[in-house]
Amino acid sequence: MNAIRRALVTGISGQDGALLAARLLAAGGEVVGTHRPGGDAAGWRLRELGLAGHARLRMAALDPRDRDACARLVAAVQPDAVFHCAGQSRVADSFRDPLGSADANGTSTLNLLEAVRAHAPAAHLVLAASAEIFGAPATAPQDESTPLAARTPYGLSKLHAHAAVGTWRASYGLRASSAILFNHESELRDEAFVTRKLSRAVARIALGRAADVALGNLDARRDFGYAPDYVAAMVAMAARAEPGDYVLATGVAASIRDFATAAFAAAGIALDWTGDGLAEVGLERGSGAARVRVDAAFFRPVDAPLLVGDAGKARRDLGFTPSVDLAGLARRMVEADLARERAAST
Ligand SMILES: C[C@H]1O[C@H](OP(=O)(O)OP(=O)(O)OC[C@H]2O[C@@H](n3cnc4c(=O)[nH]c(N)nc43)[C@H](O)[C@@H]2O)[C@@H](O)[C@@H](O)C1=O
Repeated sequence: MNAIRRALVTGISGQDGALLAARLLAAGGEVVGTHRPGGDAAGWRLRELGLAGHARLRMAALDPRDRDACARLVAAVQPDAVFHCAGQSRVADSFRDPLGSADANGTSTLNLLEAVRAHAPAAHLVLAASAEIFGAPATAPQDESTPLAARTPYGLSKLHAHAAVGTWRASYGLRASSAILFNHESELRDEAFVTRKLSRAVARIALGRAADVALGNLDARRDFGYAPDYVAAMVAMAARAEPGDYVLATGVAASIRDFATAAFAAAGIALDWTGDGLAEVGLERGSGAARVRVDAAFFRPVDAPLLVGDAGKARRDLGFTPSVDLAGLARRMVEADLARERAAST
């Protein structure tokens, strides 16, 4: 294991980028974090983590789709690890702009691999890849040997990036690794994703500021882990001399209905799922207190019924251990949103 002295983190204002920065800085390293040109450099996550203005954190504007800009930045920073988290992370949005996802996730990875190859060839690049590269897999749980068969434009863009990492490793001997991340959530998750959408809605409902929440497919089953565990594993990947690909997942599948139940329970609201079809979500029917509505606008043309990972390799090589279960995850997220909501009203 090598200590990471200077890391380049693309997408520092996102959930994973901010959590990576926190971990790397706490270990005594330097971090150069990239943000979108013209965007809020620090961002609310770095502020919530108390990292804005940190002495060992530098910010740099970067559009990773710009090949020359990637080369210039890697040459200037001379990192010993590159964590590539920037990109388009919303599966739902990728159906509306497939080429945008391809550029943001695929092209950007090629640009960074080339920048590292030319200007920092000893650096270890770790890609934030995704379980969406498996598409709608025929077998469960999925591991590093599961066939790659992306079915969404987002999944395809991450498959391109993931395959590029393996290609640069094989073709050029680059230390490049892919973290095949299953859904990983935290208090810092974007509200576009279902867990945070729910935790915020539950907080607002519990405080009487909203009546209900509209969701899409409640039957999809996903493997929801706690994001800080996943970034810790990514740091462990970068610290290893040997590059490789790792599934990061809890191994436990939960439906969106399960997560909703846990999130409402965290605020002391018991959901009563009865009936079938759309009426099924008329919770507490008769009491006039339906909390969850199904809205066709939130369904996707393709939505894998079940994604659940086997992180055995990460457990063995990296000591990866998921630390938070579904109820604990929902509780942390709802408590954070209750605190934010209360603070907003004062
Ligand atoms: C591994 C993967 O993980 C994440 O992508 P995601 O799985 O699409 O995450 P999500 O929270 O948007 O959807 C999870 C499930 O929840 C269903 N769902 C129901 N109702 C709503 C709803 O109202 N909103 C949303 N967003 N989803 C809904 C939706 O149909 C899907 O089945 C990203 O980190 C991504 O970057 C990544 O790589």
